[in-house]
Amino acid sequence: MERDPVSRLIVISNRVAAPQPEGEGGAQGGLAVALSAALREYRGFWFGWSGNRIEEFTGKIDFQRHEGVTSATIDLEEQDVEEYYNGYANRTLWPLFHYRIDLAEYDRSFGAGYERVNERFAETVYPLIEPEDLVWVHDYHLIPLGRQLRQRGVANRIGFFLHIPWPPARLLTTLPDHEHLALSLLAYDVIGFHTREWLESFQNYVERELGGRCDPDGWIHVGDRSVHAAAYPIGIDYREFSEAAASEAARSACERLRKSADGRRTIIGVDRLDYSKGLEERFLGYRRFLEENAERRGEVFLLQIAPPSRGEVHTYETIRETLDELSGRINGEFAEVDWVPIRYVNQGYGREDLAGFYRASNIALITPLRDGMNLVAKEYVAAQDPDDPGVLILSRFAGAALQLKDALLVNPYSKEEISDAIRQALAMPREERVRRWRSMIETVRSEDVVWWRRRFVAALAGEDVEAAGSARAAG
Ligand SMILES: O=P(O)(O)OC[C@H]1O[C@H](O[C@H]2O[C@H](CO)[C@@H](O)[C@H](O)[C@H]2O)[C@H](O)[C@@H](O)[C@@H]1O
Ligand SMILES: O=c1ccn([C@@H]2O[C@H](COP(=O)(O)OP(=O)(O)O)[C@@H](O)[C@H]2O)c(=O)[nH]1
Repeated sequence: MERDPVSRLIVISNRVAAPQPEGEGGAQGGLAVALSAALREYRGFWFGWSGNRIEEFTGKIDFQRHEGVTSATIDLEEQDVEEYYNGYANRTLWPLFHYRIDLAEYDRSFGAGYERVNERFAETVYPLIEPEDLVWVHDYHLIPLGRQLRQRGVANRIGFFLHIPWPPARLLTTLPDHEHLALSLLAYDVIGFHTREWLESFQNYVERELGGRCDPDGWIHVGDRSVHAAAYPIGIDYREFSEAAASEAARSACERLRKSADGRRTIIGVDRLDYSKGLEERFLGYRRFLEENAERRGEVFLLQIAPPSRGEVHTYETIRETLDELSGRINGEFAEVDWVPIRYVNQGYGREDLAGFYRASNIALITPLRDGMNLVAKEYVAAQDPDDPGVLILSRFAGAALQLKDALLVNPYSKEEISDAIRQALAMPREERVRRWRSMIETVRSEDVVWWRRRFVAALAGEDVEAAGSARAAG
C-alpha cells in the first residue's frame, strides 16, 4: 500500500531529471533516476537548475509536470555555472570527496560562486515552502542551502543527503574554509549518507575538527546545535527496472549483443566517463588478464559503455583522452582479424537497452576507485537470469560493496586482483553463480529505492525509521 503523507515533500537538488532529448538517455546518473521515482509517491515538487544558461539571473521559475512529477527549475548565469557547478562542485568538492586531493582545485572565485548560487536557490525556493512541508536537499552542490533557508526564516524540518563519500578528516582539512562548509550541515535536522563508512568519517571530523560530540544513537552535538546523522543506502527502482528488463526492447538489446558476441563471453562495464570510476585501472587490469591468459584471448571481450560527463572540466577531458589512447593501444596490441578485446562506447543508453545488455553479459566489471553507492552494480544483479546468472566483480571501495557481499570484491588499484577475478568469474560453476546471485538479489529487491526514501523521509518527519523500512520489506 502506498502511504498517503500529510506533508508535502520538497526535493531540492542541482540536477532535476527533465524529459531527456532523444539520444541522450542515460547520461543523467543515479541521483536523477532515484529521485524521479521518489517524487511519484509524494505530493510536492522537485526544485533545481534547469541545465540552461542565461545572460542575467532572473529567478524566474519554470514549472512542469511530467510522468507524475512536478518540477520547478531556474536558469543560471554562465558565471554561476562556471564557478558553482564546473568550479566548486566538480573541480573542488568532487575530487576531494573521492579522495583525489591531487586533482582538487582551490580557487576563491569557486567558493564565492558556490555560496552565490546557493543563495539564489534559497531566495527563489523559500517563498514556495509552506509551514508543514518536509524539505529534502541533495548532494554536495547544495551543502550551504539549509543555512541559507534558515537565514530566511524557514523553520521546517530540513534534511540533507550526501550521494558521494564523506572523506577522511585528514583529507578534508586540505579544503580552505572546511569548518565553514561542515558547520553549514548543522542547519539541517537530519543528515544521510550511503554507508556507515562515510558516516563514521563525518563523525570523526566533527569530533576532531569541530570539537563536537557524537552519541551512539546518531545524535551529533556541536555548540547549541544537534542534528541526527545515519546511513541510508540507496537502492534501485526494482519494480520499474524489472519491468524495463522484461520489455521487448530489452529482449531485443540482449539478443543484439548476444548475436554480436558470436559465442564469446561478454564482460560489461557501464559508467559515466569519470576518473572516480577507475576506468583506466580497469582497462589495465583487463590487459593484465589478456597477457596472463593468452589461451583465453578471443573467448571474451570487454564492452565498456562510458557516456561523457562534465565535459567542460579539464580533468574529464584528460580522462577521456587517456581512455581513447589506452583502449586503442590495448586493441592494437591484442586484436586479431576477427576479434577486438575492448569495445569502448562513448554513448549513453536508456534503461531498457541497458537491462538487455546486462542480461547478455556473463560478467560485470565495476571497479570505481571510490563511489558513494554505484547503482549500476545493483541493476546488473536485477537484470540476470535466475537460472543462469552472471558474475558481479565489484570494487571494495564502492558503497554498494557493503551490501553486495557475495560479489567478487576486488581492490580496483590492483591489476592482479582484477585479472584474477576475471579468471575466477569465467571459471565459476553455475551452482556458485546461482548461490551468490540469490543472496545479492534478495538485498537488491528488498533494499530498493522505495525502502531508501521511506526510511529517510520517516527520519525527516521524526517517525520510526525501522518501521518505515520494514513496512516496505513486508509489501
Ligand atoms: O549531475 P552530473 O554532474 O551529470 O552527475 C551525475 C550524478 O553523479 C553523482 O551520483 C552519485 O549518486 C548516485 C545515487 O545516489 C550514487 O550511486 C553514485 O555513487 C554517486 O556518484 C552525483 O552525486 C549526483 O549529484 C549527480 O547527479
Ligand atoms: O548509458 C547509460 C549509463 C548510465 N545510466 C544510468 O546512470 C546511473 C548511474 O548511477 P551510478 O550510481 O552507478 O553512478 P553515478 O553516475 O550516479 O555516479 C545508473 O542508473 C545507470 O543505469 C544510464 O541510464 N545510461
